[in-house]
Amino acid sequence: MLLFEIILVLLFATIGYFVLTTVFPPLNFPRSIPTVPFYVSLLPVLTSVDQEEIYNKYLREKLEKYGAVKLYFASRWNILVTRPEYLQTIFKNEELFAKSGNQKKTPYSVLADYTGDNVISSHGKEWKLYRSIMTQSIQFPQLEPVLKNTEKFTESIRKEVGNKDKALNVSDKIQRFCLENICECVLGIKPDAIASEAGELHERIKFVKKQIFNPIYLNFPILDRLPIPSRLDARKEVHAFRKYFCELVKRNKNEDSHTFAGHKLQRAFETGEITAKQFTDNVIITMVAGHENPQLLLTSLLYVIAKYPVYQTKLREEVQSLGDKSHWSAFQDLPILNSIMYETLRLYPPLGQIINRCTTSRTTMGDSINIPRGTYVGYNNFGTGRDILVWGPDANEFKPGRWGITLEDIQSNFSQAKRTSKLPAFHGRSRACIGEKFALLETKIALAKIVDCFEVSLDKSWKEQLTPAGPICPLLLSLKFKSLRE
Ligand code: HEM
Repeated sequence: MLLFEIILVLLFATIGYFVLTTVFPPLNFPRSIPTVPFYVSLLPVLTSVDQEEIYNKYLREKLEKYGAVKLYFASRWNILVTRPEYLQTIFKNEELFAKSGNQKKTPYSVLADYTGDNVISSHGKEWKLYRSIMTQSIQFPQLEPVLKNTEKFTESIRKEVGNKDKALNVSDKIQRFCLENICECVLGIKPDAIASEAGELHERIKFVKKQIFNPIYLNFPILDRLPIPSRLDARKEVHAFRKYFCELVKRNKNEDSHTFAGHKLQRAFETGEITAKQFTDNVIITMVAGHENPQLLLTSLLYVIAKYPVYQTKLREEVQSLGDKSHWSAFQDLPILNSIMYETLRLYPPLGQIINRCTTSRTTMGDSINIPRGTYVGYNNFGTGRDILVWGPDANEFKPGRWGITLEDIQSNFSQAKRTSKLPAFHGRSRACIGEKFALLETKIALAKIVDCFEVSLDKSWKEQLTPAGPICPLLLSLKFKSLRE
């Protein structure tokens, strides 16, 4: 009897401890900032509200007042910041706020198995090693395939809508476009291999993505420790897919393959600089970050031009003023195109919330936010972009004109917004995104071609809503395309 009672007490104590540590932040967390109630992390799982509604209702007021909150996410309590000066503190102090991606934060999760230890999530000497191998290929990719793929992309829309004013869910087409770009321009996979694998590659990525961005496991990755049959299947497919994709990279190298990231990573593996797992982790992250983020941005761009026809018309006039024979590089310097891009990045940053820094010692942020060692600290791009203290009372409105009228002003305001962390869509300082230029170029070309060829409007039957959790873009966007050219 006594033994039974002891077991019962231990069981209740364990459950009690689990509930307390889940519902309330640790006692040593800063008292000077508010706590977002624990149940907010359950909302994307239990309701159909989107990220904008959740942000406006539960986070906005606290974040605009304090610039930082305590937030439960990914099976732990974290500190989340939006105030640019706090973001600067994180970005400037890479040693104190050390990168600590899923491979360290939730090593048991399916997501960690998928992306592993890579150039984005690693820290210290591993990060330096990966960067020394990959930076050149990502910052100076081959750009020609983007033009061919843009033609294919607009052609496939034209084929599907014909001259009818037909509604189209554009997610798959945008994903294929961005996937082909990263595979051909950066990883260096031969276009004919991509063409023959396109169907399988796309379907498998879609399956894996669905598992990864499932709000339940994004918010509670701890569940991946349990033998849940659907998660065991997801993990199995993640491993099979990693193998399949790396074989594709190795077997189908482009002729001048030495300039591409795929080849460079393979050579680094063959010379013993990196392990087979590090090779796979970095090939996978290049493909994932390299196509998903531009895909999200392009989706949001198509949404804004459909929602705000005035800007679509202005953009079309600007693009068509270049004439038919203009070189694609001319798109770089179009003021309206650039201001629409930056305004979209401000309101719809593809990576809305990133929590992957862990403090290596006790520190104080601002005047009074005392953060213990070993605390996960992250930032919410979505909040910074919509903060009225940062962007003024019209922060929530889509107003490309706020970036300026001339190209010079627009580019200078963009650089300044990045430098001061008012626009952290591409992170900042030494860990800033190295694919930014490529992503902006491919999305600019695609957007310019789309407005040149079609009049785009929202499908009235589409429910205007953002994704429920994770990356940000309009959910299952459906648009109408009216062909402007025969
Ligand atoms: C609109 C598109 C993109 C956005 C918004 C974006 C955003 C970001 C952000 C926020 C980070 C920091 C991530 C973190 O702290 O965990 C990052 C890092 C990175 N991005 Fe991008 N990205 C985009 C496109 C790309 C593309 C096309 C590539 C090409 C492979 C790429 C490669 C990288 C790499 C390698 C890093 C890590 C840099 C480092 O830590 O040294 N990104 N990106």
